[in-house]
Amino acid sequence: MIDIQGLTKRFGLFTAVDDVSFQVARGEVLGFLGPNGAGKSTTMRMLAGFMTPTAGTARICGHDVQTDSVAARRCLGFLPEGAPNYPEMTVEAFLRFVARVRGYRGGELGDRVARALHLTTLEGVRQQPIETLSKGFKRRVGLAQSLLHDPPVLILDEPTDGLDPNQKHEVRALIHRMAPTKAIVISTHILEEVDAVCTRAIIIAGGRVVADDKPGALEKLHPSGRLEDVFRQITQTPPSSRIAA
Ligand SMILES: Nc1ncnc2c1ncn2[C@@H]1O[C@H](COP(=O)(O)OP(=O)(O)OP(=O)(O)O)[C@@H](O)[C@H]1O
Repeated sequence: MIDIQGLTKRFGLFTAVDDVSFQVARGEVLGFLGPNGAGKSTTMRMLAGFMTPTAGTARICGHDVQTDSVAARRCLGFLPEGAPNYPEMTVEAFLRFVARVRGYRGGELGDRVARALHLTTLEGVRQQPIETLSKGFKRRVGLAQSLLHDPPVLILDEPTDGLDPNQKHEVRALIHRMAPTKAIVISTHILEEVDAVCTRAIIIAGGRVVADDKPGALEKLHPSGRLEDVFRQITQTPPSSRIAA
């Protein structure tokens, strides 16, 4: 469902993402971990077709995100970092706008918006302008737009960032429910989230993949059996300099 080969992004002499390759199958929830600046968001943006890679390819359901971008985006729901655009729109107006862009009309458009509002528990704020919402609610509006078309592939950049413990629990439960029929990638700094929802985890450091395995197998890489210790051990020694000579 997701196939990345040799994905690389350079900003001038700086290599943000360095020859990253991996595949994600239906039913997998891949946790994408790494320290600040490791290259997670840049990889996800390239995977979602929002940023052009310097080298390498990304395919969603067999469609190249650069050369067959419309078909790839049809199969993809993407939650970028931060709050949704169009802050002056109400939650419902924003979701109706996204649904129209996705090609829905009439009753089906209304049904799609109602379902997304329900899945993300946003019915109570549907008439509120997005800019007046708290951080956690804005995050859920972003999540709602990514789910509107019930895509087979979800790329979620820190989906639980800013959510209170109850909402974190609900979003994790939602991801868990959707998992069997989709391929899902989530980036997170919350390592307990990996055990809670991920079937597999990739650790990226210095723009490179430094570990890729099931959470239980990764935990065995440190005598303590704690993912936090594995993460620190692996990511505190970056593989190489990211600045070209
Ligand atoms: N447009 C850009 N121009 C120059 N450098 C950039 C640009 N976008 C990202 N970078 C750099 O690329 C590196 C990777 O950034 P990225 O946002 O992908 O990291 P991240 O792993 O998502 O970090 P965080 O966990 O802090 O969100 C960082 O050093 C960042 O400053």
